[in-house]
Amino acid sequence: MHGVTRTFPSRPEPVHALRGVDLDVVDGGLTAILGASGCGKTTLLRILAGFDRPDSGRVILDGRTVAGPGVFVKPEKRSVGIVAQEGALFPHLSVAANIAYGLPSTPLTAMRPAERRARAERVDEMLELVGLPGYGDRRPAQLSGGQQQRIALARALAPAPAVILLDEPFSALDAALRVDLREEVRDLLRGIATTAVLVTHDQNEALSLADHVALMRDGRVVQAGTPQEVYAHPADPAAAAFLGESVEVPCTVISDVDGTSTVDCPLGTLRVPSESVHGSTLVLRPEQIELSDSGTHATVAVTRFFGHDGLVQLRLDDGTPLRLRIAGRDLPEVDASVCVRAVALA
Ligand SMILES: Nc1ncnc2c1ncn2[C@@H]1O[C@H](COP(=O)(O)OP(=O)(O)OP(=O)(O)O)[C@@H](O)[C@H]1O
Repeated sequence: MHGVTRTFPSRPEPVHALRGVDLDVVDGGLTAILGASGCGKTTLLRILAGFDRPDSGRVILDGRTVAGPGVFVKPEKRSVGIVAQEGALFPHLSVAANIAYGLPSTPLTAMRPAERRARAERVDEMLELVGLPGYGDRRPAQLSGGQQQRIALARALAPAPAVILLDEPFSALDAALRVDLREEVRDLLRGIATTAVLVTHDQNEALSLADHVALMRDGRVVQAGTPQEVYAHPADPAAAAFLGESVEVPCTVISDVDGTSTVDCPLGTLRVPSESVHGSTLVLRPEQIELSDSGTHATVAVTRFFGHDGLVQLRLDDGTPLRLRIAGRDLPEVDASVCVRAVALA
């Protein structure tokens, strides 16, 4: 999509939900739209699906303009499949009928046996794909939350859409199931090379699932790239903080050559990628700071144990606060005197 804007008339002021969004979705890959609540993710997804119209700009799906000046293609003509937050299956229909719902058909009464057979085969194929063969006769209420989401995915994929839109599809599931199901869905979508767009406010979900992440803020895409790129080279300190834990350290830039800056900061003189310097602030990740035998003196202020690892909050002798991650079994005592250094920078 190019230059897409959408403003909602509202009191006391209109809401500029999208302020000129440019977004390229990777063909055959999974693109995550990541952003805080209210940044415009749902509005963007609704415009992609055709449930809403942009005020200006252009939406191109599979090489065809579906919304733009003088053009508006209805949702059912866009070849788009949608999985909502909570499956939104039809409760009165069987699982099989839910999956078959989006398949093109003649009225049921006029359906020929060959068409009936083809539909039933497609339903079975979809049930197989989402790992629920034999579940066709059940009602949605007889399925767990995770199973319902898999059926919703099967229903969205059944007509072989050009693009599948996933609107926070795992948010209603409990933590363990969420992780399992999202891995499953990623593998499944990769397996059939479907172009997919996932809306989420969960950075772990976006970074672990997507081939491409578009970070939105206040109606704009502020950064887009692979998960590795956006995590390692966030566009600004706010992007860094949203994409994971970040540590901001005051710094003075001494030199800046070929994308590498030399900076003076409380951790010493460091060579760092220039993208990690934002004015007089150096943005690091907690895993780029470690306890060491020598280096900058600090005092342990707070520790948090998370099992597999732990978080240590420190205060350097000059008062600068720092955070680092460490194996849970190695957590130091609060008030301990330690040394820290920065690692794995430029
Ligand atoms: N129909 C509407 N009328 C007025 N304002 C709206 C309408 N739909 C959305 N908005 C506003 O537009 C902004 C963007 O909303 P949107 O739902 O796209 O955000 P979001 O990123 O999906 O948020 P969430 O993660 O909470 O769902 C918000 O300020 C919201 O209040």
